[in-house]
Amino acid sequence: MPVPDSTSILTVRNLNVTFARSSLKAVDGVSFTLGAERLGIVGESGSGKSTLGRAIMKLLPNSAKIEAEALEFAGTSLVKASEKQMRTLRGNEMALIMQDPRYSLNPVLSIGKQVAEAAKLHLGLGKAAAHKAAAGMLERVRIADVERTMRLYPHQISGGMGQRVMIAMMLLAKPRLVIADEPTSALDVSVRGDVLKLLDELVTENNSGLILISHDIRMVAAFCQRILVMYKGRVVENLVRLEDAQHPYTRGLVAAMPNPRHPVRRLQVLDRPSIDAAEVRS
Ligand SMILES: Nc1ncnc2c1ncn2[C@@H]1O[C@H](COP(=O)(O)OP(=O)(O)OP(=O)(O)O)[C@@H](O)[C@H]1O
Repeated sequence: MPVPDSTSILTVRNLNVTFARSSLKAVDGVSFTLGAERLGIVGESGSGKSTLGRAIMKLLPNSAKIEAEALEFAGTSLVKASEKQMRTLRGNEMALIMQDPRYSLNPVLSIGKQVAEAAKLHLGLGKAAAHKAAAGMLERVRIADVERTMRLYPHQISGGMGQRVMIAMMLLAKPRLVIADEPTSALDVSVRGDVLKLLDELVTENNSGLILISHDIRMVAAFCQRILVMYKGRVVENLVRLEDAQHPYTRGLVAAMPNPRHPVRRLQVLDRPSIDAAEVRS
């Protein structure tokens, strides 16, 4: 496995997110740095994974209050950045891939037009050259029958195809940071591996950092070089290998996920009293 590039793309120090009318912190004192590497963020539903990803992109609703000692992307303080600056960063240097790509794509533009727009914007191409570049990128992400697909609209394509289209646009934009929030969980099992492989090609080719958010700890462990485990808004463990997990919550997550190599009749459920006791001790 390649050694992660330690040059920092993202620095997060003591990040806290609270929502109005909630006394609990959705993200509670999270700190980590990210270089050109694949970092997984795992945790059960409600542990704060998506809120963390969206806080980094500054894509939370106004009811969310973000506070941090540092939230820096390639030398820019995101805490201080204006919405205008954030929009420029999001379109070029930072990208978010969500569970259902059809919400990220423009519903009134055909697939061909959207990818060609990205080619115009990022490669400075004219109309005909942008169309050609778009077709080439869609082929590269292994979309069959490219010319036909280019005429379709987002609601007419499958989730797997939508994620490929998103990745094709990012191959043109070359973002330094990609946050993928459950990018494969809505997809057919047969295409999940292909989409992860394309994501890997995207970040490896551009020397970018990838944050992969998922509740599937085994998938994350197979794909990422490092894993942060979140519980109730906090990072409770920072792991390189799943086998090194010490925290009862992480062990519980592993035991609760089906392992195709060792099928069992009943999966374990989380032992919350011992997890909370470990939290109190830490
Ligand atoms: N817009 C919001 N308004 C109020 N509370 C919110 C909002 N979004 C998230 N939360 C709260 O923040 C906490 C963390 O939620 P978050 O969605 O980040 O968890 P998650 O780990 O991503 O879960 P899932 O895997 O289900 O997406 C939860 O308690 C949730 O109820």
